[in-house]
Amino acid sequence: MQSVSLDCHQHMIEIQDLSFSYGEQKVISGLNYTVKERDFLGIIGSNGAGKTTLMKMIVGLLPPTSGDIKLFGQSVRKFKDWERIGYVPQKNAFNPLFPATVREVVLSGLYNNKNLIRRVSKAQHRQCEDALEVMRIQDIAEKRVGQLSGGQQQRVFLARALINHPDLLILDEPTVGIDTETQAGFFDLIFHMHAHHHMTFLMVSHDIDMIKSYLGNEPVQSNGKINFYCRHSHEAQDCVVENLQHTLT
Ligand SMILES: Nc1ncnc2c1ncn2[C@@H]1O[C@H](COP(=O)(O)OP(=O)(O)OP(=O)(O)O)[C@@H](O)[C@H]1O
Repeated sequence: MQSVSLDCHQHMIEIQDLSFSYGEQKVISGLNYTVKERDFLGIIGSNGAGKTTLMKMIVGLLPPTSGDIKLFGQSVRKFKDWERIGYVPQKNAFNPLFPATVREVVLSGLYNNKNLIRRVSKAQHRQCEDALEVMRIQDIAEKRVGQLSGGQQQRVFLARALINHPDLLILDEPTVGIDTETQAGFFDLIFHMHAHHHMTFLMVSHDIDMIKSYLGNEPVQSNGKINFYCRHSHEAQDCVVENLQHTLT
């Protein structure tokens, strides 16, 4: 019997003594936090607290002024494996005249510098169908994205972020500008994915009630401006069972 030790609480993001300034304006100061595999981290804070700045540093769009962020154990300054991370930025919206279809936009999530000019393979078309299905937008796959509602467009952005099967999905205020009913459906979907698809989530939101309903009433950390709420998708017990099964097979 081969015994394999699995760390099912792998560190996905390590924020280490992180600070950021725009010129003279210090926005983030000495922040520390570790996001583990299958956590759902909800981030709540007032306007201007630095939430979007933090998200941009995590996805490599802004360099930290000091300190570091590690992604899957590697400094963001050297990190290259961006396919492992899906990112839906704040204030997404397509121009009504944007000519691409839903399917084309979702497929564009596959492109990076390496495969920009490659043909889309059969397997990648299947990945696209999966992403459309998970977001329940197969029926509108041939529609032009610019002509969809805000809620439908948001699902398209999510499907685009999901097509590479990311280990980590980062969402910055994903429901801004969407009506209450659609928002509720959207959160249901996200929370369902967290519980059943073994993914790790980071979500900035102003919807404190929704965050608390899923992640609990008390923040796990607060620096007075930014509050972190967190829930792990499985109890430690599941981790033990998985390790045991792995050992036995
Ligand atoms: N490109 C920039 N140049 C200069 N200052 C900026 C820039 N982007 C943001 N800021 C400032 O940094 C602070 C933090 O902004 P950030 O967008 O990170 O806050 P936030 O918590 O996401 O706010 P909101 O909830 O309103 O989206 C704000 O005071 C903002 O004015």
